[in-house]
Amino acid sequence: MTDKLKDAKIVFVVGGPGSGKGTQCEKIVAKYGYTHLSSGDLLRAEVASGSERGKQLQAIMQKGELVPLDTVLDMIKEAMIAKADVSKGYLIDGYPREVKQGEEFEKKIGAPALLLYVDAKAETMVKRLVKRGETSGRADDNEETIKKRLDLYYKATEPVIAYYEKRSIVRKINSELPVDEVFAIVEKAIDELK
Ligand SMILES: Nc1nc2c(ncn2[C@@H]2O[C@H](COP(=O)(O)OP(=O)(O)OP(=O)(O)O)[C@@H](O)[C@H]2O)c(=O)[nH]1
Ligand SMILES: O=c1ccn([C@@H]2O[C@H](COP(=O)(O)OP(=O)(O)O)[C@@H](O)[C@H]2O)c(=O)[nH]1
Ligand SMILES: [Mg+2]
Repeated sequence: MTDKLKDAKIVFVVGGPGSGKGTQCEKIVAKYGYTHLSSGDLLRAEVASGSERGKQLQAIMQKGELVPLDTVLDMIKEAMIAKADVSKGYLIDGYPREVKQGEEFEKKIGAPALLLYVDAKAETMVKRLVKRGETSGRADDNEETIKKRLDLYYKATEPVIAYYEKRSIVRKINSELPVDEVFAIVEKAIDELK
């Protein structure tokens, strides 16, 4: 475990593609000053840099598959350490994607205090992503890749929620509601942490 991060407050934000993780994280940052680290955003930044590694990542993400676990974990850890002196807490958005990722995170970084499970129906998620795709420029916001992301979510990521439920740190958030109503539920969960 890294010394600099040993007392860090860590919140995992897990939910299907387009469930509203990023939207809620932005609001948490505005109110609580947490550091928001989206695994997808970190990967997209690497792609945008044009590096050789970025090119390999781009190919995987375009197919809606998962990049190797160590790659994402190293990026998250590096970003966390960079903020360790100023951070009030960390929102780890879109991670863990599979139980193994969670186990490795805890070995290398630390244990989460809370898991926000952002939950919407598949139909809702697809609709939101297709709409977002009109303007997002994201290579994976197209119907074919959205379907693969959803399949992988149900297969690999949902077991993550069951895994942390055993430790009673999961708070399920219904993200079918309007954004502000969803945030009111999120606030309660975060306030309980203090
Ligand atoms: N009605 C409604 N729409 C929402 C809500 N949250 C997000 N949206 C919309 O749904 C779309 C996806 O939201 P994001 O926050 O980007 O979702 P995400 O879970 O971060 O998705 P990925 O980046 O694909 O992981 C956006 O275009 C939002 O405007 C919500 O609570 N209610
Ligand atoms: O730990 C991670 C997080 C993201 N990704 C890749 O990055 C893409 C976009 O992730 P993001 O969280 O932005 O979007 P989501 O899949 O939740 O819509 C995913 O489909 C994966 O290909 C990954 O491989 N491992
Ligand atoms: Mg997102």
